[in-house]
Amino acid sequence: MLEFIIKLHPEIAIKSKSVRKRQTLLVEQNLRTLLKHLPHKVKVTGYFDHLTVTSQYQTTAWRQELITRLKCIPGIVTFAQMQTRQFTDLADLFQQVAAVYQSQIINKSFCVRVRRQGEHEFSSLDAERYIGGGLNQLVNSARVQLKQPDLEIKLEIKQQQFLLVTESFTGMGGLPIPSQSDALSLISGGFDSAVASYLMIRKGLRTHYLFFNLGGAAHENGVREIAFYLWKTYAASHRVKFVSVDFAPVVADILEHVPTGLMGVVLKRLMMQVASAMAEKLGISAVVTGESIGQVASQTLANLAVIDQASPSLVLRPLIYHDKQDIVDLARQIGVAELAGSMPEYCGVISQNPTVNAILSEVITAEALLDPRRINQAIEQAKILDIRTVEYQAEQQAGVIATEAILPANAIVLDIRSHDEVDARPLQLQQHQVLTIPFYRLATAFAQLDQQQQYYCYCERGVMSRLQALLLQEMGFNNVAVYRP
Ligand SMILES: Nc1ncnc2c1ncn2[C@@H]1O[C@H](COP(=O)(O)OP(=O)(O)OP(=O)(O)O)[C@@H](O)[C@H]1O
Repeated sequence: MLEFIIKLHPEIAIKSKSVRKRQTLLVEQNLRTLLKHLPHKVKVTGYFDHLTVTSQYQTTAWRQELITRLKCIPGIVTFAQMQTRQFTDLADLFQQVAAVYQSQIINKSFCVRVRRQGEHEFSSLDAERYIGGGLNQLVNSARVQLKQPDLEIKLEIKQQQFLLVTESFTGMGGLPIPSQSDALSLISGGFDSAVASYLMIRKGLRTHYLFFNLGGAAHENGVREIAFYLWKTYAASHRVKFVSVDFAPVVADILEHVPTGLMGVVLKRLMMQVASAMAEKLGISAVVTGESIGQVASQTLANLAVIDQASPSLVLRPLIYHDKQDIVDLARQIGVAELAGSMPEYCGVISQNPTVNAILSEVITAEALLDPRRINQAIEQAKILDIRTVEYQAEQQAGVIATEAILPANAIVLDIRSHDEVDARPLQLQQHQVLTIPFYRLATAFAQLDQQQQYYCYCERGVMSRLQALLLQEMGFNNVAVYRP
């Protein structure tokens, strides 16, 4: 049997008894929802301050699958795999514990804690001393320390059985969804808004997505992929919305009427205005952005203050003091870096020579030159989708890109993965030529290739290759498709 013990975040542990109970219950319900549709049965049992997850099915792949899932659930700080074993006497117990822990206590302080039920020839203290002393002798660099050791070895002995922690894991931390209310995250396809959305999910907010389309089908497809991935991986216990707003007419109006330096601030204010209206319509309490002080020239306190005034809703900016490198590292860790890194910059014109010190009265004067009907239209015509349909629809839209599992003769494959990935898992084909062009160079490098040939983009998940093929198609190249072996 596979058995995991789940510990909740310390933030939960310090809350009052009733809050603690509610949040433990939330994690329990979320685990049930998330583990229900897996191929093998999983049992979730709730206790006051911890939970257990057990499964009768037991293979290495299944164990790994459960571990991967448990690492992505908000509110779980640590979890550990347990094993129930039989033992004959203290010496046997020691041998079994040593087999698991000998390598883990090298250069560490440790202690052994025993809880015992039933008739034995030894007390709990005897067992702690015997096993602790034995391990101390066995591993020279380890030392026993009763207060705050690096590692606690916990044993629960019941008659001739004992329960042993065999491996501990770090979970996602944070709070369970939905221990806070809902938020509407403005997601652009870049690193920042993806990471901001993740941090809100981690804080227990049911996070919906709002996207302003400025760059056509390819832009929307890429953003849908990112939003869907974030939801599916970290928040699938609750359904959320993906709202898509066509902002091209508003941008056209801004480009025509607003002074260049103010364009960025005006665009953000109009986004905020629409976001607040959508949040109100959907009963959502806050909007979230990926803005961070000084991240781009226009993200100054003066500009952010002017932007805020356009929003009656609470605006949350979880990245406000983060450095770019921290954001990129986190994006990598949560699995969105590749996708976000492959999105081109849309609407660059808007960010040219932006003002760093917007003055509200000037901004309002500039906005008066815009046609208010375009904003109303954008709100009225917003597409409000159930996130579960978003990836499917993205695939449908990307259906214009041919995807082949078996390549035609003479096809050339473009391996668009990063150099690290290519080195780690090279793509070797017997019959076809493979060119390695990382995705971030593809848009410029493709035009230099022989345009009489047919090209097939390749990446591991098939997501980036589809996105890149679509982008090339929008640039006017029709000799490109996707290779998905
Ligand atoms: N097209 C868009 N749709 C939805 N939200 C957007 C869009 N463009 C910008 N935003 C929101 O505004 C924030 C700031 O955007 P901006 O482009 O100025 O900075 P950024 O640091 O490049 O953000 P990102 O990396 O998220 O694209 C984004 O993090 C996002 O929350």
